[in-house]
Amino acid sequence: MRPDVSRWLRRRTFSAATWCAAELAEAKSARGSTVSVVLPALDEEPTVGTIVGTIRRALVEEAPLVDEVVVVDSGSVDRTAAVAAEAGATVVDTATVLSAHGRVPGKGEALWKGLHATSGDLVVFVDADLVGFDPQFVVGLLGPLLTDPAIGYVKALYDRPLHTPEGIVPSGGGRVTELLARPLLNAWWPELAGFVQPLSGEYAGRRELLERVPFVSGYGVEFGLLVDLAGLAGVDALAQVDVGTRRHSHQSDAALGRMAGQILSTAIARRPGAGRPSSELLQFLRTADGVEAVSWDVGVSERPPMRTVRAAAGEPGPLS
Ligand SMILES: O=c1ccn([C@@H]2O[C@H](COP(=O)(O)OP(=O)(O)O)[C@@H](O)[C@H]2O)c(=O)[nH]1
Ligand SMILES: O=C(O)[C@@H](COP(=O)(O)O)O[C@H]1O[C@H](CO)[C@@H](O)[C@H](O)[C@H]1O
Repeated sequence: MRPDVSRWLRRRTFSAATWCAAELAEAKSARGSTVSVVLPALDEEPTVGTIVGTIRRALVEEAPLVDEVVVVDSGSVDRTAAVAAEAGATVVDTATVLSAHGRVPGKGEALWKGLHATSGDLVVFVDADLVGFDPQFVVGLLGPLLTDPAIGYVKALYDRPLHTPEGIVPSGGGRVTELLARPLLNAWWPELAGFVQPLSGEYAGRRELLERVPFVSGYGVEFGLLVDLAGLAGVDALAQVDVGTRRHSHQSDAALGRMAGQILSTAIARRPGAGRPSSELLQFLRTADGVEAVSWDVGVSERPPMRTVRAAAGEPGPLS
C-alpha cells in the first residue's frame, strides 16, 4: 500500500460513535456555524418521510444540531413532496430552483440545486431511499467538520448488504463501487484509494468548498466531487467516517450499468488527454428471435461551481 494512503487511512478515518448530537450541537453553537441537510428524492414516498422525521426529532428537536432539512424533488410522480413536507422538511423542486438555468435530469442536478436552496455553512447530503436510517449517520459526518478545521469534506463508510429475491448478500452492495469506481480510483487517482465507499450517498462538506466545484448532473456526482475536492483542497482535507451498515433500495444491474457509464464519463473528463468518450451505451435484451440492442445516452453535463453562479447573479457568496 502506498505510504501516503496508509497515513491518510490512519489520520482521516473516524468512527461515528466518537461523537454525540448534543456535544456537536454545542460545538456548532460555539463556532457560530449552521447545518443544512439535503435529501435528493425521485419517487421515494415509502422512505423519505421516515428519514426526515428521524432527523427532525433527533437532530432538530432533541439536539439542535441541524438547522434546516430540505428535500429536493427531482420530478417525482408519487407523493414524495407531500410526505416529506408532512414529516417537516422544506421541499423544493429541481424545476423551480435556479429555473433560469433550466433543468437537466439526474441526481447531481438535485444536489446542485439543493446547495443553492440551502444556507448552512456545513451541508450534509443523505439519500432518501435509506431503510433503517440512523441519525448517527449525520452526527458522524459532522463530527470531523465541527472538531477539525483542516477537514472540509467527509464521506460515510459502511457495510452494504444487498437485498435480493434470494435473500440478503451481506456485502453484495456497492456493485458499481466494487466493479468500476474503486478500480478507476486506484488506477488514475491512487491517492484516493483509501476511501472505502467512494460513491456513498451520505456525505458532508463545508459550503465554501462545495460552492467552488462543479456538480456532475447524473450519477457521476459523487465521483466528480471526490476527485474535484481532492484537487481543490488536497486529500488531507478529506475524511471518512464509519457509520456501520447502510440499507437502501437497489437498482437493477442494467440500471447500474447506465450509472457506471455516467461515472466512467465523469472520470474520463477528469483525465486530460483521455479524449471525449462516446455518450452511448448499448445494452442488450433477449427477444423471441435473438437479442435486441438498446441504446442509452450515458453522457453527463456539468453544472458550474455555485460561486460563479452567485457572482453572475450579483449574489453574495457564503460567509467564510
Ligand atoms: O434523478 C435522480 C436520481 C436519483 N435521485 C435520488 O438520489 C438518491 C440516490 O439515487 P438511487 O437510489 O437511484 O441510487 P442508488 O442508491 O441505487 O445508487 C435517491 O434518494 C434518489 O431518489 C434523485 O433525486 N434524482
Ligand atoms: O455504490 C454503488 O455501487 C451504487 C449502487 O449500490 P448498490 O449496488 O445498489 O448497493 O450506489 C451508490 O452510487 C451512486 C453513484 O455515485 C450514488 O448516487 C448512490 O447514493 C450510492 O448508493
